[in-house]
Amino acid sequence: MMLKIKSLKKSYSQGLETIDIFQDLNFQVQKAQTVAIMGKSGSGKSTLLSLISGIIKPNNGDIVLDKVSYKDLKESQLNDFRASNIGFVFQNFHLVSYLNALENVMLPAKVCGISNPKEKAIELLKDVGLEHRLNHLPSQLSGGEKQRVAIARALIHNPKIILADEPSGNLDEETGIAVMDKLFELIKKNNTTLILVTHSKDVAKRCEETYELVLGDLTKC
Ligand SMILES: Nc1ncnc2c1ncn2[C@@H]1O[C@H](COP(=O)(O)OP(=O)(O)OP(=O)(O)O)[C@@H](O)[C@H]1O
Repeated sequence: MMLKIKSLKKSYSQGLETIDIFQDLNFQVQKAQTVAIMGKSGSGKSTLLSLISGIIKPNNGDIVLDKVSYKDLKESQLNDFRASNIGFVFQNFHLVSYLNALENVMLPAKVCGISNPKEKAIELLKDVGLEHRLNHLPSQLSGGEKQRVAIARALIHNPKIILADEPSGNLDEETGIAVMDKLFELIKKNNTTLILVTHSKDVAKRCEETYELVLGDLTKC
C-alpha cells in the first residue's frame, strides 16, 4: 500500500469555535493508483492534501506513506521526507518568479541532491513540449506553459506520490485538457501514485477511482 490514512482526526480552532473536518478518517491508496477527490467547497479537500503532505498535523491518527509513519518523524525529517517523496501541482502553479523554466524544474532535484539535475530537467521539459522555453521566466510563459513547467518540476525527483490541487482550474478548457494529458502520460510512464482534487467530473474521470468527501468521510463514487 502506498498511502494509509489511519483514524485521522483534524479540527481547526477559530476563537472559541472548533471546526471538525475529520473525526475518524480511514483511507488507502495503492502504488501507482490514480485517485480523484471531489467534494463541496469547504468539505476539507485541501486540508486532506495538506495532511498527506505533512504540512499540517492531525489532532489524532496517523499517515503512513510507503511504510513510513509520519508519527515517527521529527519535523526536520518530515520536511526532508516530503521533499524527496512528494510532488505538488497547484492551481496557481507556484513557480518561483525569478527562476527560469529550467531552474524551476531543477529545484526539487537540487534540494534532494539528485544527480544530473540539468539533464533530467531538460528531458522533462522536452516531455511536456517546452524545450524551446527553457530560459523563459514564469512571467514570460502562458498559463498552460506554466502548468507544464510545474508538472515537470513535480516529477523531476521521481516522487512516490503526486498531490494535485485543481491542476487545470486556471486554464481554458482546451489548454486544461492538453495539460492533463501530459500529467497522466508522465505519471503512467513513471508509475507514480496520484491524488487529484478537482471540481471537474471530466478531470476526475481520468482517474481510476473517484471519491467524494462529505462530512469528513470519503465515499467511492
Ligand atoms: N487554518 C484554518 N483555520 C481555521 N479554519 C480553517 C483553516 N483552514 C481551513 N479552514 C476551514 O476548514 C474547512 C475546510 O477547508 P478546505 O480548504 O480544506 O476545504 P476545500 O474542500 O479544499 O474547499 P474548496 O473546494 O473551496 O477549496 C473550511 O470551512 C475552512 O474555512
